[in-house]
Parts: sequence; C-alpha cells; structure tokens
Amino acid sequence: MTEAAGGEAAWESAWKVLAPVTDLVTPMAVRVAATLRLTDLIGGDRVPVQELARRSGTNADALDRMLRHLTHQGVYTEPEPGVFAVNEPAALLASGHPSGMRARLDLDGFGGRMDLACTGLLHTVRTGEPAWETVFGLSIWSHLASDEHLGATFDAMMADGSDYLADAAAGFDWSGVRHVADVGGGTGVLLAELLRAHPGLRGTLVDLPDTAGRGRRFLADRGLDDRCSFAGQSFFDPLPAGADVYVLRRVIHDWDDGSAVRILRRCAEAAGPRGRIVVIEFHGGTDAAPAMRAEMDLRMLVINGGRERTLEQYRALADAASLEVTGTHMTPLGHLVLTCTPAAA
Ligand SMILES: C[S@@+](CC[C@H](N)C(=O)[O-])C[C@H]1O[C@@H](n2cnc3c(N)ncnc32)[C@H](O)[C@@H]1O
Repeated sequence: MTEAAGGEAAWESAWKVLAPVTDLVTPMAVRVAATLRLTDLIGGDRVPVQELARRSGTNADALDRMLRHLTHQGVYTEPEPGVFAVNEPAALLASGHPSGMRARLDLDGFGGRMDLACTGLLHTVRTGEPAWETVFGLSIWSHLASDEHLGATFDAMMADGSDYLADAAAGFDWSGVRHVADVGGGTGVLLAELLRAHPGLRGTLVDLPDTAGRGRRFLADRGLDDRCSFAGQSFFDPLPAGADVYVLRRVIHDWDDGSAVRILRRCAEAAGPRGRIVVIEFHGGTDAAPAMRAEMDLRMLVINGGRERTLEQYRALADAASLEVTGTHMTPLGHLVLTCTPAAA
C-alpha cells in the first residue's frame, strides 16, 4: 500500500467512527428541510423538485442536491429521478407531528437558533463566556425581545405539557400560601397552573417588560388576570415585596453563579424573614439523565453562561445568598424542587 493509499484508508476508517458525531452537513440539511416545511409541502404525494421549489420558494437545483443527500441518509425518498416523497423519518418533520420536531429544528425559531449558537462553542471553551452574543450580535434576552417570531417560538418551547406543569407544581405544598410571585415566570404557564389549582391564591408575574405583557394576555385568556399583578422589570432590580412564596422555575440554571446569587438575594429581600423561595429545575429522572444533563449543561453555558447544578451546588448558591435549603423534593417526572428560607442569623 502506498503512503497516500494508507492515508486514505486511515481517513476512511476514522471517518466511519467519527462521522456520526462530526458531520455538520446532514444535521443542517435536516434543519433546512424542517425550516422549509418540506414534509408538509410534499404530503402524501410524489413531488417533482421544480414544483417543490415553487412551493417552498427555493432554488430548484440546490433543493434537488440537498434532498438527494438526505435520501442517501435515509430521510425522504426519490422514487424517480428528481421526484421526492416522504418516508417514515421524513414524516417526523411534519408540522402536526406530536413530537414537535419541526419546530425544534426550525432555523428561524428558537430551537434552531439554540443549535446555531453552538457554532460559537470554540469561543465559549476558550473564554468561558456564552456564545449567543458572539454568534447573533445580541445577548439572548435582547435577541428574544427584538424578534417577535423568535420570542413567540421561545414561549412555545417553554410551554410544557400539562403533565409536566402539574408535576413541577406538585413538588411544593401550596396549601396555606396566599400570594405567590413567579419570578422570571415567562408568560405565566406555571402561575396559571397554580392559580387554576388553588382558587384562594393570588399571583404576581415578574419578567422582562415584553414577556410580562405576553403573560398578562396569557392569564387574561384563561380568565385568571384578576387574581394576578404583573411586574415588567428585571429580577436583578428590587422585586415586588410581600408575597409568601417567590418561585423561580428554570431560571437559576440560565445563569452563572454570581448572577444566580444576585437573583436569589433579590427574592430573599422581597420575601422578608417569613417568606420562602422555591427553586424548581428539571433534573431528569431516567437512566438517560446524566447524558441529557451533560448536554443541557453545555447548552446553558453556550446560551447564557448558565449551568446545570447538583443539589450541593444549589446549597452553596443558597448559602451565598444568606438562604438555607430547608426542603428538597424530586418529583416523579424529574423536577428538583428546593425550598429556601432565610438562614438563621
Ligand atoms: C427559561 S425561561 C423560564 C420561564 C418560566 N419560569 C418557565 O419555567 O416556563 C427564563 C425566563 O427568565 C426571563 N428573564 C431573563 N432575564 C431576566 C431579567 N433580567 N429579569 C426578569 N426576567 C428575566 C426570561 O424572559 C424568561 O421568561
């Protein structure tokens, strides 16, 4: 074997091992197909590429070449030259599929942008800083506020199914609570669940102004806004005082330790000596949890410098905010629910 041939053979065998974790062409092609809604546009037909290009507003030659690549990867079929059809994997990209995969992969929506942020991973690993701003020119929260479609797709991704919401809510005993503040509460999906389940409860939704505005509409649509006040503000500023419980769901993992402590301190100040702070994070409850958590941890770092934390790491944050973790609960679906109270002086 010549040296060149040996190099070639080595390249090929290395490629076989590494391709599943290195190839960027196929994952991008799948995302482009999802973004263009090709599965919806093909439906149950066999569609010539010229027609598909017309339906999707794309370049027929480029679309043809991308779809041919995908057919070789097992996504879509080409029953005759230049004519494409949906197969079982491609059907998963239908807009109406219950997996929600199309929206998750849509490069114009939050799911796809979250993946594209990973193109800045080298910057993140070199500096320890998030990559979102490097990739998109704005921090994630400014980006969401500046792009209505992106904000709407973020809200949609945050809107868990009712089983997950009920599970998150069930990790704390709400009986006896009269007023809850949902801090960084998004459009109020958890707050709506709490108000619905506990008719005597009042709520305050705290989030950035645009999001709090969307929350007001979300709660009004459910007839719950008369039991709720809305604070469009930063949680790094003083928070509305006087609630019995300040809940932070999927907020602390968005932030580095210093910022997380500042948010907890704001909650502690507003809660006063008798208030409680409830931190809810998704920890995963299955065998796949460590791998899922490792990926989520890296995503959080890339997106906003956040982190997935262990119970001990949460205790350390609470301690730094002069709080004490007085209750921990793991729910059946894998939410970690921590109750914090002011640390004894
Ligand atoms: C991952 S989402 C979680 C939303 C909600 N708690 C849930 O579980 O669905 C984080 C939320 O923090 C909000 N947020 C980010 N920075 C904020 C700030 N400085 N002040 C208030 N809210 C902020 C975002 O607008 C977003 O709604």
